[in-house]
Amino acid sequence: MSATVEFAKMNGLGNKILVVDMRGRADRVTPAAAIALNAEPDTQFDQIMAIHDPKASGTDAWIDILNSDGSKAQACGNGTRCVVQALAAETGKKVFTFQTVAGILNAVEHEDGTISVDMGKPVFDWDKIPLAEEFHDTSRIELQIGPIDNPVLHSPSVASMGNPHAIFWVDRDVMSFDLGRFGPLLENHPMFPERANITLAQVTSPSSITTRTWERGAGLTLACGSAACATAVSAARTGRTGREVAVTVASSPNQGVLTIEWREHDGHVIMTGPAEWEWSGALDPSTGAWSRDATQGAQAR
Ligand SMILES: N[C@H](CCC[C@H](N)C(=O)O)C(=O)O
Repeated sequence: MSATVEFAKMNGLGNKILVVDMRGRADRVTPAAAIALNAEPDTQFDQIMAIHDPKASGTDAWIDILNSDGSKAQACGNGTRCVVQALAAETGKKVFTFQTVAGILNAVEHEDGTISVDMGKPVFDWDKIPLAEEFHDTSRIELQIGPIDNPVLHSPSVASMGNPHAIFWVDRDVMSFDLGRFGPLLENHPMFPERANITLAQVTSPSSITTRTWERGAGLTLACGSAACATAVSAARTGRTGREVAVTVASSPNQGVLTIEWREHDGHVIMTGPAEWEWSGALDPSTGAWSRDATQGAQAR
């Protein structure tokens, strides 16, 4: 088995993604490789999407997702769009079915190049998100940060999109909060035994929301697709918006937008947005040693 595999540096609204081609191999991208890749400026990333051979008939690939700290994630909306774009460019196919630890994902690349991913059904049961304490109503749980009588953030909605999310509703610019300070405290709060992705959300109309996310295992990122989905369903569930919203990701370059529809007839969440290829290279999935393809003009390392 060759030591290296091909990968592409891509992004979804600025969310930094490495799409790694592990097809035809039995090994995995190791946490050590992820940490080594993330330590270098050129390959620094938020998620690795490792494409493996399919395990179930009717699926195109098995996808493993790693965060930049080497931990596993069960879902990554922006990364899934990057995988679709990479495979569509390679095969000419437009419609894909993937399998992850969280289940089956269907996705399609549209004529205009945008990609829709069926992110499945959100889960609201407290023990499945999971939370450490029983809450019958997860649309608003008791949790706050800051002074007891004047909390900075409080009463989040919580949901799982395969991965755990907490959404704090705010009434001013999401960029005006010190999320770099509160994010790690909330991600690791005892309420979340498997940690959580932390989102600030400002509802700007019945069909629009602005978000910013501190990601579990990756920290402050420019965008987070599954958080946009968790935010949209939580907003609809609490009567803040309708079931179809434009989510502006405040931290992404040019304030990118994801369209999220929480479908009435089957309860699935459909996320639509762009993906962008930056450059390609080869890497060793066990150590993270990498090189950039020479045709793109950069030096190999
Ligand atoms: N950036 C991803 C989410 C990563 C979630 C990950 N940080 C986790 O541990 O759940 C997205 O676009 O959905």
